[in-house]
Amino acid sequence: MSTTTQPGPALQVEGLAYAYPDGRQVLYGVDLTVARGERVALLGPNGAGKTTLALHLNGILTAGAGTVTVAGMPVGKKHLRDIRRRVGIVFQDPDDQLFMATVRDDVAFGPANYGVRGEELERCVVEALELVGMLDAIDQAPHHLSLGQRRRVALATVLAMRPEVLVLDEPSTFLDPAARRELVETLDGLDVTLLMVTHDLPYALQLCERAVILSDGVIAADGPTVDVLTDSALMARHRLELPFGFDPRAAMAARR
Ligand SMILES: Nc1ncnc2c1ncn2[C@@H]1O[C@H](COP(=O)(O)OP(=O)(O)OP(=O)(O)O)[C@@H](O)[C@H]1O
Repeated sequence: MSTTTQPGPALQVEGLAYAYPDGRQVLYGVDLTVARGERVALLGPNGAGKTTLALHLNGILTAGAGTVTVAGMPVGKKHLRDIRRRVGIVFQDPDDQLFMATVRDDVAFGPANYGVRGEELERCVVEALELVGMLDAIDQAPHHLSLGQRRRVALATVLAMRPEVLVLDEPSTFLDPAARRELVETLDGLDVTLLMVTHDLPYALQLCERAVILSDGVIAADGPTVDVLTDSALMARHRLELPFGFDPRAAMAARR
């Protein structure tokens, strides 16, 4: 699956506008650059266009206007296969990602599609399931797992591709406290660029040094996560609320 690394930032979005086929305009000119290895939280109220933006990053949706570039390659037909290998998206609903009879087959599907076979394929599957703590479920049917377990397997299907950019849509939802902590440890151990769509602001602070607010289809703020979360006027303007009693600066200090 190896490909040569291209120059340029991991992700570059310039003037991205998009309307769904029913005419609903959702993105109005988004500019966003993410450097290699950066971890960025994408915040914003319901309906702001966060998922819509994420779906442009590996060509599931095609820009109405503007450009999206991954590792120097424009997202479009010409580079789609390479881009889909490099950018892994984990959807909000794991059932959008799991459709095979066993966990093994689901996790093997992506790498097999890129020509990985035999022992190397088994190694990819085992490593990815180990990373998410689901190796014991390798022979189970995905639909027999709990929602939180299916989310972990869905992440494994993407990790098995060894992506350079990982896009996670609401990764902490439905995870129990131990699984939330383990996901942080897993992501900490990966050499990836991370874009995480989330409403879980403490989790965003824990994982991402930078936060971007998308509101009404435009970028409304972009800066260190701790600064964004402590700007109460900015937060209120974009319907973002910290859990009662949560102090981002104290949480940061406690981690040091
Ligand atoms: N297939 C579609 N056709 C038409 N409109 C859509 C479609 N998918 C999403 N939308 C609309 O696009 C807007 C943005 O949706 P999107 O899911 O990108 O927002 P979001 O910021 O991710 O929201 P949330 O925080 O609720 O997940 C919403 O108003 C939604 O109704």
